[in-house]
Amino acid sequence: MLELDEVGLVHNHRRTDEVVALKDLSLTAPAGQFVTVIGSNGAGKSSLVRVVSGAARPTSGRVRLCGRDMTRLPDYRRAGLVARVFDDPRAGTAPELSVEDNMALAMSRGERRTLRFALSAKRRALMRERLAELGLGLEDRLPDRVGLLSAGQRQSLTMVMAGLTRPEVLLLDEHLAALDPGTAQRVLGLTAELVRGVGCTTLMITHNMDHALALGERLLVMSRGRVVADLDQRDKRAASVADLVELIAGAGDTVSDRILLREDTPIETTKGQQ
Ligand SMILES: Nc1ncnc2c1ncn2[C@@H]1O[C@H](COP(=O)(O)OP(=O)(O)OP(=O)(O)O)[C@@H](O)[C@H]1O
Repeated sequence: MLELDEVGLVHNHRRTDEVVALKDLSLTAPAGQFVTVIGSNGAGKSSLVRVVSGAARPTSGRVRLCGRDMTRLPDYRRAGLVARVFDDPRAGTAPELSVEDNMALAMSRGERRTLRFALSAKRRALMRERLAELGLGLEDRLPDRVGLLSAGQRQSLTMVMAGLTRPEVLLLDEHLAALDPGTAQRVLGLTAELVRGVGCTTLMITHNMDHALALGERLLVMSRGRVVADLDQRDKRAASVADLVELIAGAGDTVSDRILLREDTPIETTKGQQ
């Protein structure tokens, strides 16, 4: 379970350029819940991800994971519990290391084990199996440097690696933003499978309202550092993109072009339609 208790995040505290990124935000997401998060530019979506991952320390409030207070725990000490996939496909993997070494690091993350331990034959077989499920032929490229892979291949690999760490919480921060529509569709399908397979609590930040409505069982609308609407599965099924636009506009935010210009990215899993 992920719990945020009146979390505040203020940049440039008490300076003339002070910015309140999160304002007394409280949220409880039970274990395994898949939550999508939308909001205009500057609403605080990435800030939410940053305080949960440990990349930013809240100015006030508490962050708890599985009942444990993580508020002051830096990101490297949350590894193994929290996995994050960024919008930049280059951010989740080490380009100079091979596919195999990247995956070995993911497997050993959160465990105090060496790379050599991680590279047992059994683990290598598991790597091949997971990569083969992508249908990209990456299972035959274990020795290749990750820097040689395309953006879509790299983001797919990052997703597989996130699954290997078996995190309690998975944070997806606009992880489809830099991908072309076809690749985004494939990685989106992979997302649904990964979340289902690992059963972790997931926060998925997106500008795509269709994705926000179609995926997950709960949808949060953020504005000015707060959650202004919290839709459960039933509300989500009944809601349309127009309703979400109205919720954002109703909170006094400008609805950005990125939200209005919807890409037609149907949701499809790598094993067939959802
Ligand atoms: N390091 C920082 N210093 C000062 N202000 C910051 C910093 N990081 C974020 N902010 C501000 O905090 C607010 C929330 O930013 P955040 O990145 O969380 O929004 P967002 O909802 O993710 O926006 P977007 O969709 O545009 O990425 C914004 O006003 C932003 O300008």
